[in-house]
Amino acid sequence: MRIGVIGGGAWGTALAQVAAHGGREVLLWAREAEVVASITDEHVNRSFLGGVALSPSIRATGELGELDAVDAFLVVAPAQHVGAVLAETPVRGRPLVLCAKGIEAGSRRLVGEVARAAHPDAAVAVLSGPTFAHEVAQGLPTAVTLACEDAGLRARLAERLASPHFRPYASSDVIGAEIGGAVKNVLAIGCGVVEGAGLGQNARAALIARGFAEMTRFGLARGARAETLAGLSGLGDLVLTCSSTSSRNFSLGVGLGQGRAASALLADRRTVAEGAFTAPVLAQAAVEAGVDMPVTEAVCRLLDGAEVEAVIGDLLARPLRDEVA
Ligand SMILES: NC(=O)C1=CN([C@@H]2O[C@H](COP(=O)(O)OP(=O)(O)OC[C@H]3O[C@@H](n4cnc5c(N)ncnc54)[C@H](O)[C@@H]3O)[C@@H](O)[C@H]2O)C=CC1
Ligand SMILES: O=C(CO)COP(=O)(O)O
Repeated sequence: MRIGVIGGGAWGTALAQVAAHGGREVLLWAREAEVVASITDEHVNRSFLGGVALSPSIRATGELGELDAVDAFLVVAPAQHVGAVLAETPVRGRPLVLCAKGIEAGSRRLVGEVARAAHPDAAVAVLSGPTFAHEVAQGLPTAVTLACEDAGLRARLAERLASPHFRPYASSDVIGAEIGGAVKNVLAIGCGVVEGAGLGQNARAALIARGFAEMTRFGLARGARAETLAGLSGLGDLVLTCSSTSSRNFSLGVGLGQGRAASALLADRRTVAEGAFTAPVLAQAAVEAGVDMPVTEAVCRLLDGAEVEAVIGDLLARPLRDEVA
């Protein structure tokens, strides 16, 4: 199975490295000419994944049309751009493995819905889990959820992507895998705020647990399975992203917790913090689904510039309730 990777950011590059395991050829499309040049000439991606020597069997291109030669696509553009990029890709019914984590602003569609609308004849799979790109690219041990409704296809994809360091666990719960990855980015911003404002480890653990309750309520309302939300792509990724400044979402939250404005923090970076785009859309989707998501609402207020002390105070002053509702 020849793999094409759509997106030359940190995660697309790391996944190209995974797919190139054993010297297999991989074609990676990158939007930036300097990324194409750096991978082609030096086998590195200086712009988004510096310091990692890439397999020479990864070939880079700036032309989406060249992807016509592959058998399956790993779709690794940021969630807000997946629709536009897929509209230009010659998919022609070949499988789309979605690796972005987010919800499209405006339409409030999960990435799977975006992909199905663009290419109704292509099978859709979701690859998601606790996966910092720089660790994966260095070959450190990693496990992911690989969700696809077609059992034969998910087995073929899992076999094609597995390596001694990269272990996909198969699942049929596509929506569950998507929701875990999208929601955890928002919660990671909240955990970063806790860190940045010096609110302590107890508060961070409480936010992870209550955030997971929110993820579960929202996921179940949208048809996800509880086991998926408690697995690699849900709780696993939530714990990773809420614990480390390697996370762009957590780091954004640290800055907010230190009193800096979201607009200034986002203007400073070239890399994507998906939670900043997903938070307001998720809050709206939660209202539509009749699901209470107070941590997500708090993150939205913080992104909009509210004072940390006021937002945390309001969260703690909510009426007392049962832990399991
Ligand atoms: N970096 C990581 O460790 C992981 C990232 N992801 C997800 O992968 C997705 C991609 O993230 P990264 O590779 O980390 O990106 P990145 O932050 O390393 O790089 C930004 C990417 O956005 C692309 N981009 C910017 N404007 C664009 C536009 N108008 N159209 C198309 N592409 C555009 C750039 O070409 C670049 O590929 C995100 O949804 C992220 O949540 C998932 C797992 C791990
Ligand atoms: O999704 C990720 C790890 O699984 C990467 O998290 P950030 O996007 O917050 O860096």
